[in-house]
Formats: sequence, structure tokens, C-alpha cells
Amino acid sequence: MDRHGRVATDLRVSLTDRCNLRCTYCMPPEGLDWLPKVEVLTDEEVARLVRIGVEQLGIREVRFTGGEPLLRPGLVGIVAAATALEPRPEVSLTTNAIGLARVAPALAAAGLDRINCSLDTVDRDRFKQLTHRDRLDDVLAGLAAAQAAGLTPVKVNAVLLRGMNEEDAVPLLDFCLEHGYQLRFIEQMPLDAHHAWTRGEMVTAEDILERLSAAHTLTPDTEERGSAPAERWLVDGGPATVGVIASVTRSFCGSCDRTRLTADGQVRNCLFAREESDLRTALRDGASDAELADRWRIATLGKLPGHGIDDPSFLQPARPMSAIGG
Ligand SMILES: Nc1nc2c(ncn2[C@@H]2O[C@H](COP(=O)(O)OP(=O)(O)OP(=O)(O)O)[C@@H](O)[C@H]2O)c(=O)[nH]1
Ligand SMILES: C[S@@+](CC[C@H](N)C(=O)[O-])C[C@H]1O[C@@H](n2cnc3c(N)ncnc32)[C@H](O)[C@@H]1O
Ligand code: SF4
Ligand code: SF4
Repeated sequence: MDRHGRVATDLRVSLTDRCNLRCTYCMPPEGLDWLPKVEVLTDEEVARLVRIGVEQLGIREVRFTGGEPLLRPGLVGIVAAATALEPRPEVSLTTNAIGLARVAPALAAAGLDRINCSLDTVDRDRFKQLTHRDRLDDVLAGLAAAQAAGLTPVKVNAVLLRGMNEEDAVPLLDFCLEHGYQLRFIEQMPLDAHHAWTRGEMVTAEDILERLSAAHTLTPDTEERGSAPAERWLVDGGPATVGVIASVTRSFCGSCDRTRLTADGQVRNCLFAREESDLRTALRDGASDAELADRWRIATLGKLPGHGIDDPSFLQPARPMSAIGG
């Protein structure tokens, strides 16, 4: 629990800072200086820290992310270790879906519960322009394979960029409705590696809803939202929904239940934290489970009430989204 009474029950684990796409809102086309291999937690180290979170710290949901988690060779084994824990946490994956078509059955067999996938457009040229890679077909095949393997509900995350893919919002929603995927639009956050984010350029929740409403009737979903980042609307009376994750204009920090572990073994109590707690060094120096759990508890205590993007003193964290684990 932090000093503001929020309880972190949702652990987001980054398995790598590397990626095979270059989404313009996340990474520059030339990529980034990747973490040296020796600094990245081994599969056994990841499994141990997740176990401590679940057994000693009340973690109930584990999300594997990155960078691109499908690039991690030991992913299936890491998922299997997490799903074997007691009490059994919910285990999910956030991915760009490239390569998922091949591995979805093995992930399902390892106990993975569900998948969230990034997809910002279903227009092939725009996909290439946005991600600097011509891989739309791989992503669509990955989504279909996740659905077929029962990794449901399959959720799709989309970021809209002004002057780029705003017009793709409705076709993307229609595509998701047709295939039974739950679409959510995300407000762009100041977490890009190249610090290009500006508040004025960001496509807001209001802009998104206005655009979607021109083609569909949206009514607020009355189902309890809890600590979920996405606000949901029923589309054309339901049961299909569309969500908006308005991290900037309607932030949800007051009900935040997240804690994060980076690929190099640092605990972050917030996506925007400016400090990290180094579990990797402690772990490699021989710390016991109880000592590691204590460090994690202390790191959680100091969590700030919110991200402070609107404060004049706001500073973007040193690490970008891909290195933190989005
Ligand atoms: N501000 C903020 N944004 C977050 C946080 N977690 C996720 N997001 C945003 O929500 C987007 C989607 O995250 P997902 O990995 O799909 O997870 P989710 O929406 O939390 O998860 P579920 O709805 O439970 O599947 C991320 O890309 C972020 O932009 C968070 O802790 N803080
Ligand atoms: C960092 S990626 C990691 C997992 C995987 N590579 C993927 O794209 O789903 C996780 C999520 O972060 C989102 N994201 C990346 N940069 C962002 C930014 N600056 N603002 C908001 N969301 C961002 C992506 O759209 C994606 O849904
Ligand atoms: S959003 Fe995900 S897929 Fe796109 S560059 Fe970042 S880490 Fe890679
Ligand atoms: S910005 Fe930080 S406090 Fe706010 S919801 Fe995200 S992780 Fe939680």
C-alpha cells in the first residue's frame, strides 16, 4: 500500500526493451540503445520476483509487456511459471502481435489468459508509415490466432496522432466490431524516447469520441470500471464496446493499482516515476525473498498521488515507455 491508501495488486513486467516495430509515438526509426544482456533479468530471476509479488505482496494480476515481449525467447516458460503460482494470478500479455500467429497455441497451453494488442490503423500504407515496418498482415494474423487460441477477450490498443491516422479511427472500430475485438483508444503520453510530445498536438478523448460519434451511437457503459484505465461506451446499443484510455485529460491515478518491474529488474511505482528501486542488484547480491519483498514495499510507499503532467514542474521520466514497460 502507498501513503495515499492505494493497493498495488496489478504487476506489469517488462521482458525486454527491444522491439521489431518503430511506432512513431514510442521510438525513433533507428531504434534505441538497448539494455546490455547482462543487465536484463534471466528467466529464473523474473519468475522469482513475480513469485515474491504474488506470494508475499498481494499481486493478483500479472501483465507481461515490453518493448516487445514476443521477442523474449523464454516467454512461454515465464508465462507457465506465473500461471503455476498460488494464488493463481490472472496472466496477460500486451504485444504488437508480430509472431503471435506461431506462438499463440503454446502461450494458451502455458495458461496465458488473454492478449492486448497494439494496432493503430488497418490501412496498410499508414501502418507502414506509422511503424516504419510493412507488417500489417503479421499483426492481423496474430490477432486472429489469439482469438482462435481462446486468449480472449482480445483487446486492441490504438494511439491516434494528429494529421496521421485520425481518419483511420472509424475503419479501425468497424474492423474490431466485425472480428469481436475490444478496441480502446489511448491518449498519447509524454513517454516517447525523442521527447516530441506536446499537449496541443495530442488527440484528446473528446476528439476521439466526437469522431466516433459521427459514425456510431455511443452510450456510457454502466458496468463498474474499478481501477481500469479504460472508460467504456456501448457501440450502437451494445453489447460491443469501445474504450478510451484518457491518461492525460481524465487521469485515473486516484484508483491506480499498478506496480512495475523493468526488464533490468528495477521496481517503478508509477509509469512516470523519476526514481526506481534496484531489485536486480539486491537479488544478485544474495538477498532473501523477505528482503526483496521489503524493498518492494518501501518502493511502493513513496508513490506520488498522480503523474503531474499538468504541473508546470513536470519532467518526463528518463526512460521511454518501451524501456519502462507500457
Ligand atoms: N497513465 C497510465 N496509463 C496506463 C497505465 N497502464 C496502462 N496504461 C495505458 O493503457 C494502455 C493499454 O495498456 P494495456 O497493457 O493494454 O493494459 P490495460 O488497459 O491496463 O489492461 P486491461 O484493460 O486490464 O487489459 C497503455 O499503453 C498505456 O498507454 C498506467 O498505469 N498509467
Ligand atoms: C510500449 S508498448 C509495449 C508492448 C507492445 N510492444 C505493444 O505495442 O503493445 C505498450 C502500449 O504502449 C502504448 N504506447 C507506447 N507509447 C505511448 C505513448 N507515448 N503514449 C501512450 N501510449 C503509448 C502502445 O500503443 C502500446 O499499446
Ligand atoms: S508501441 Fe510497442 S510495438 Fe510500437 S515501438 Fe513501442 S514497444 Fe514497439
Ligand atoms: S500515471 Fe502512475 S499513478 Fe497514474 S495511473 Fe499510471 S502508474 Fe498509476
